[in-house]
Amino acid sequence: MASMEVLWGDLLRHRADFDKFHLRSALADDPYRFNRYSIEMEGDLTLDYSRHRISDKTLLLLESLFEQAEVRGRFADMCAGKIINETEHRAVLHTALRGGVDEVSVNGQNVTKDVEEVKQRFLAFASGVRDGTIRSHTDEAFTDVVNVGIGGSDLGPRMVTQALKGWTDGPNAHFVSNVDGAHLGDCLENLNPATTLFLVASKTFTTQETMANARAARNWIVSTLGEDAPGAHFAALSTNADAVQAFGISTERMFEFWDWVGGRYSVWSAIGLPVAIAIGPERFEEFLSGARAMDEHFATAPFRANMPMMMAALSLWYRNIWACGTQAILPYDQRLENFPAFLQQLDMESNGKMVRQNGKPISRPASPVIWGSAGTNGQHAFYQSLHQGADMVPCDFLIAAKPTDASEDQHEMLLANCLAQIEALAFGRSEENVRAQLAAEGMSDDKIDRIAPHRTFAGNRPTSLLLYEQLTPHMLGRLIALYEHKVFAQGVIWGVNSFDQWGVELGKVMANRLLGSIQSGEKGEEDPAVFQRLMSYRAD
Ligand SMILES: O=P(O)(O)OC[C@H]1O[C@H](O)[C@H](O)[C@@H](O)[C@@H]1O
Repeated sequence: MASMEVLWGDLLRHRADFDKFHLRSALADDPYRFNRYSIEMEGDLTLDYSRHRISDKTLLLLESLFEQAEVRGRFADMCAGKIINETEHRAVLHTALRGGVDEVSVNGQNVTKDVEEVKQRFLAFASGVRDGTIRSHTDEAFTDVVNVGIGGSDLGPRMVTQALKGWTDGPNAHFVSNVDGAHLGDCLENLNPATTLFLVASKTFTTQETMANARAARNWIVSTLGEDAPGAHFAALSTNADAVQAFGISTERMFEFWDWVGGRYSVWSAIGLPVAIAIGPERFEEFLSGARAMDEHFATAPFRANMPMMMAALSLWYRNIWACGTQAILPYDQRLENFPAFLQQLDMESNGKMVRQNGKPISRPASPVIWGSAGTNGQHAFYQSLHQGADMVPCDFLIAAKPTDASEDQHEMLLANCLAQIEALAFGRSEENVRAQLAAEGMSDDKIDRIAPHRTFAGNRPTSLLLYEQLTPHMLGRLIALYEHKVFAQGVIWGVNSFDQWGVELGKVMANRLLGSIQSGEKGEEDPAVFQRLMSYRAD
C-alpha cells in the first residue's frame, strides 16, 4: 500500500481534477448524487455530504489514507485501555463511560466496574435532588442547581442541558465558569440560598477560576445560612479526593472520575450530574446509549458508510488540500447555540498542535479554527462572507425534522431557511442569470453593468447536512460522539496526541505570577511594559 506521503501527494494532484468542477452541475447532472454521497444511521439520522467538491476517486484516496494510518486499529487500542495519551502516560477511555462495553482494566483498575458504581451513586443523587429527598440546610427541596466549573467541566454539561431543555423536568440549572466575578454575581442575583445547590466540577480541583467561584459561593451560603450550611449545599465532581475534602466537601458528596477521562470528553462521567438532575436518570441513560451506538458504528461501519470517518475525511480534504483555515458549525436549533463553543474545545484543544506524538513537527497544518452560531441568527450576521467572501469555509449544517416543543409553523420556516442556505451556497447565482433578471425588471444596460458583479454569487461552496428526526437525549449522545470520533480520526491521521493540552499551561503559570504583582502593585522583572499604566488606571 502507498505510504502516507505518497497518498497526500496523490490527493494534492487530484485537486486539479476540480479546476472545472462546480456543485451546480455536479448536483444537476447526477440525480443519484445524494444516494451515493449520504449515510443513514438507525433510520433517523442522515449525513448528506453530496454538496462537496469530491468524486469517487477523492473518497478512494481518502479511504487509503485512513487505512494506512490504521484509524480503526488505533480506536480499538483506545477502547482497550492502551496508553495512547503518551505525553501524560494515560489511557483514554471515555467510551467506557457509556456502559455496555466489554470489561476494561487499566493498571489493575477494573474500569467497567468503577464506572458503573459511580454512575449508580451520582444517578441516585440526581434522583434525590429531583424528588426532594435530598434537602437543603433549611430542610427544603432544591429549586436551583449551579454548576461551578470551566472548560470541559462546563462546556459539555452546559451545552447538553440547554440542548435537552425539551426533556427537562428537574430544578433550574445554571452554569458559572468565568473568573470574572460578574458571572457568579449575576447568577446569584435572583437565587434563594436556602434552595440552591452548588456542584463544584473540576477534574483537578485546582483550577483558579473554579476554586475562586466555589469559595465565593461558599461565602454566600455561609453569610446567609450560617457556618453549618455548606455541607448540605455543595457536592463535588472531581478526580482529586484530597482537594475536595480540604475544601470541606465530604466524600459522600463527591462523585469521582479518573485521569483517563479527558476534560473535553467528560460529560459522560460524573461531570454529567447537572444533566442527570435536569433530565432524570432514565433519559441520562438514553443519552449514554446514543454515544454507545455511535461508538459501535465508528468501530464497525465500512468507510463509505461511516459517519465520523467521512466527516473527518472531508475536513482533512479541505484543511490540507484546499488550505481552508476555518470550518463553521451551524445548528438550525436555538437550543444547540452552545454546540459550536463545545466543539471548539473538542476539536481545537485536541488537535490544535504542530508536533506529532513522536515529538517531530507535523508536515501539514492540523485543526482548523472551528466557529459558528445558531441559524437563522448567523444569516443576519456573517453569512454574507460565507456566500461572497474571499475564503472558502466548509460548513456543517444541523437540523431536526421535528421540533421538540417549538411551534410547528415556525419550525417549517427554520427548515426552509436551512435548506435554502445549503442550496444557495452550492448553486450560487451566475452573472448571466443576474443580468437576465435585472433586464426583466427594466434596468438599463449601463446600470446592469455596474450592479451585476455585486449580485453574482460564485457558489460551489461546500456544506454537510446532519439531518435528524428529533433532538432526543439518544440523538444528542450520537451527535456528540460523532464529533468526538471525527476529531479522533483526524488526530490519528495527523499523528498528534489528541488528548493532552500543554498549550494552555504557560498562560496559567504567568497569570499566577502576575496576580502577585497586581496584588502588591510592584512590577516584577518579567512583567509586561503596560503594567505601570494599568496600575495608574487602577489608582484613580
Ligand atoms: O476540570 P478542571 O481540572 O477544572 O479543568 C478545566 C479545564 O481547564 C484546563 O485548562 C484545560 O484546558 C481543559 O481541558 C479543562 O477542561
